[in-house]
Amino acid sequence: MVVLNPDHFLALPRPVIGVGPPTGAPDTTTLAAHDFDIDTRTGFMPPQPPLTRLPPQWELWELVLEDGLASRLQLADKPDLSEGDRQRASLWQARIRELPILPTSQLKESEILLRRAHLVLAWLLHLYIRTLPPSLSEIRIPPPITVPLLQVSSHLQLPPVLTYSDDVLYNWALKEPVPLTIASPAPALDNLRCLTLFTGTRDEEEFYLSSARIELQGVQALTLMRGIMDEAFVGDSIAITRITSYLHSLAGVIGELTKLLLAVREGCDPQVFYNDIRPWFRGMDSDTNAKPWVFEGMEMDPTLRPPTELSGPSAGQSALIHALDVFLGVDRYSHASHVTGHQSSATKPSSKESAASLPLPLSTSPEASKPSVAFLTRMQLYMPRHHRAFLRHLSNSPRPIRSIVEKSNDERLTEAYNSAITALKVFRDAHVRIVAIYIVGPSRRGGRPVDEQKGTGGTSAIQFVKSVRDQTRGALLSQSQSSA
Ligand code: HEM
Repeated sequence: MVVLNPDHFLALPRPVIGVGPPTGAPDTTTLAAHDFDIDTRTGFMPPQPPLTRLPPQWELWELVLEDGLASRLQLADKPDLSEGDRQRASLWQARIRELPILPTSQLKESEILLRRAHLVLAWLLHLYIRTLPPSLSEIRIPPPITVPLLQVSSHLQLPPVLTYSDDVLYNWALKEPVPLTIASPAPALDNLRCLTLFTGTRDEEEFYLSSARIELQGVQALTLMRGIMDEAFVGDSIAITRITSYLHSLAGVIGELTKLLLAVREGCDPQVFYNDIRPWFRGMDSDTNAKPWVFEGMEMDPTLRPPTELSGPSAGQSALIHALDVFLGVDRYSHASHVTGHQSSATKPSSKESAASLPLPLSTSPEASKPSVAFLTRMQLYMPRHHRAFLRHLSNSPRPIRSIVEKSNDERLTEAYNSAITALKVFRDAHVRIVAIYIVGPSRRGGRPVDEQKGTGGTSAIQFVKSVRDQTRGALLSQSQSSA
């Protein structure tokens, strides 16, 4: 592949915050702040390990989170909950309600502080909600969480719930720290650990890390996409030969992602995942009992609006997998508005929604309005806004690869394109198996009080992932199409 000269400023990794660029190199920090927040070594993951603790002004949040996690709070609907578990939860909830409402204005000076604040507050929110007695008819979120969480979320343009960025992208540290320099390589896939876990189990950690490893490995896919776009710009016969080769390489990289996905089985037990880990993630939409969440104290800040986008975290919020879809032109199938996972929504795609064109928060009562918007389009609202902007940029490419292939009349190029689509379809075959192993199987075996085959956002999990897989297969081009 033709690569940029290593001295080219675009080829340089982002300068380490606080260290700055090496002598003579331009400072691209400002560019980075306005670009897509994607690093040449770590992709959508930040190049340096995320902040582990907020400064002292917000220490009370950190302490109450630390105590909640250390005291091993249990899910309130756990079948064998003891009286001691109930008392611990109730004492901890009282501490949350008694917290002062900490100001957030200084957090807004730094994206890194805001990210950590979102993580801490969203984790507190889920811990609080999921330890409340199941008999309550509605869930009331107290002002010490409501006010700062809504303020921070509004600033980050994220929903005020736990997202994939909170439990994967910004929830890691190095097991064996290495000195940070401008030239630090990406973290080794086996040198990661998590910062925050609901259960403290290896199963939970491995669940998040399997996604983190996919993100890091996926950098190779992003590099190939960039190479393909550069060649598409040139567009001559040599460029077409190179694109053909890069597409085959892309298929190989997606194959590696599939292996990493399946490797989740080595460290995460399906029964533990289903019974002990997954219920913590439930947002309002995926709540089987569909209890309303009431955010108390909103009147204290007139700029706040009632949040309505309240699904829990999902790897469906991974910008990497969306980028593959968008780049290959699969998204017109997988993001079609009928692919919602809702049984009642089997209508034909009617519009070309994109997350960018949707307001945040959306008006989305769980059952009524969501089915009209593709689940994956909606999940883009849960991504860091720079990543969302990247997907928008990618989808506006003046030379989409699918059109190039369709118009090329080139059999080898079509075959290479199809190999990448097939690899993505195989990734999704594996993902369907994972959902069967981790959700359908344990649900059938019982254990939790209610049937929970619903996914994030209230989708029927297995039905949804199968339909996305089938849509991916539908993106394959026939030879006749390529020569049409
Ligand atoms: C034990 C492991 C996993 C389970 C049980 C699981 C489960 C699910 C479920 C139930 C959905 C449906 C939507 C939702 O409810 O969120 C989903 C969607 C999705 N998951 Fe996973 N997942 C797992 C691991 C992963 C990993 C490691 C990735 C890769 C980063 C991934 C990528 C996706 C994507 C991209 C979607 C959206 C549908 C699609 O594009 O195919 N999942 N997953």
